[in-house]
Amino acid sequence: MIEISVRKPLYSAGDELKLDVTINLEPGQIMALYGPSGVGKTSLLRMISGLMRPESGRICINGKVWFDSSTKQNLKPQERNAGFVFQDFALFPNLTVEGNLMYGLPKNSSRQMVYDLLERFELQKLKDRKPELLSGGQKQRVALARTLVQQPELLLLDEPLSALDPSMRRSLQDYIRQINSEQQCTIILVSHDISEIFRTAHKVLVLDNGKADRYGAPHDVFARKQISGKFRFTGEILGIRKEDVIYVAEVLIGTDIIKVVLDPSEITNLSVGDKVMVASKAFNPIIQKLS
Ligand SMILES: Nc1ncnc2c1ncn2[C@@H]1O[C@H](COP(=O)(O)OP(=O)(O)OP(=O)(O)O)[C@@H](O)[C@H]1O
Repeated sequence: MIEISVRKPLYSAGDELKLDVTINLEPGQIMALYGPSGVGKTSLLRMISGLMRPESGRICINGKVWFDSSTKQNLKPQERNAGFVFQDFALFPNLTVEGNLMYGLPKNSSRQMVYDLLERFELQKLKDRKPELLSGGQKQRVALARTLVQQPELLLLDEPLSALDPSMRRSLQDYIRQINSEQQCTIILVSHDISEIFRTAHKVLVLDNGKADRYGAPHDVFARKQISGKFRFTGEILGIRKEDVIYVAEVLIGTDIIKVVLDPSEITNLSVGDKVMVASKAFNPIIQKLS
């Protein structure tokens, strides 16, 4: 189990901000951290990785205690089997792209993994470049690949795909899911993108002012189960599923996911990723594909 319970007062621009979070996560799951700017998401990752010391609490990863304020245990970052992708990438400036990846390779591991990741992240042509000659999105891919090379048991990703274009973003979202199922590593990722959370995460923790506001499967946390009144919005289809005898589309509208019951005849015309308009007509939602 991944058992994290930490407390620490943080500096804040406004009211007092006291981070006080407890997470119990099955190993091998992907959990997203979601919430407005400044609520403590990065600080929480830094505490788990050992870069920031909690005032009190306990961090126990798969039976090994990384931090325990009551027994004064506090493993150094390099003693924690965690990989961390920072918001500012933190690449080694004097090493090439390939050098950055090779640096993270555990002793006695095959270099083939580095070559596979260079290919998967479309970095082969950039492998001899130094970080200063890379774009933000390219640096972000190198940072993520370098962390995956380390094959950590816990992967901490701070908005790992924010600088990427939509198609690369989607491809790497799939890859994060694939790595997670192949390596069975647990992943905690910060994301502001609900569709990304929906596609990648098993669980989501919504942080608000340092505390857990909501926790559960993305579908349960974000879905608005009741719709009433007149409305007309555009959105994106995240999923279509059969529930008993009816079909239900899950549509992302702004930051909300709503459910719309579909007529079987509408399904053939709709697929995941379609931009749609959702409207109420005498309180019955109808859905239309946008060209
Ligand atoms: N070492 C520290 N000690 C105390 N407070 C800190 C420390 N480092 C950062 N803070 C404060 O913690 C607060 C939360 O910052 P944090 O970066 O964790 O938020 P966040 O939710 O990740 O925001 P964003 O989404 O903008 O990245 C900020 O007000 C920041 O000033």
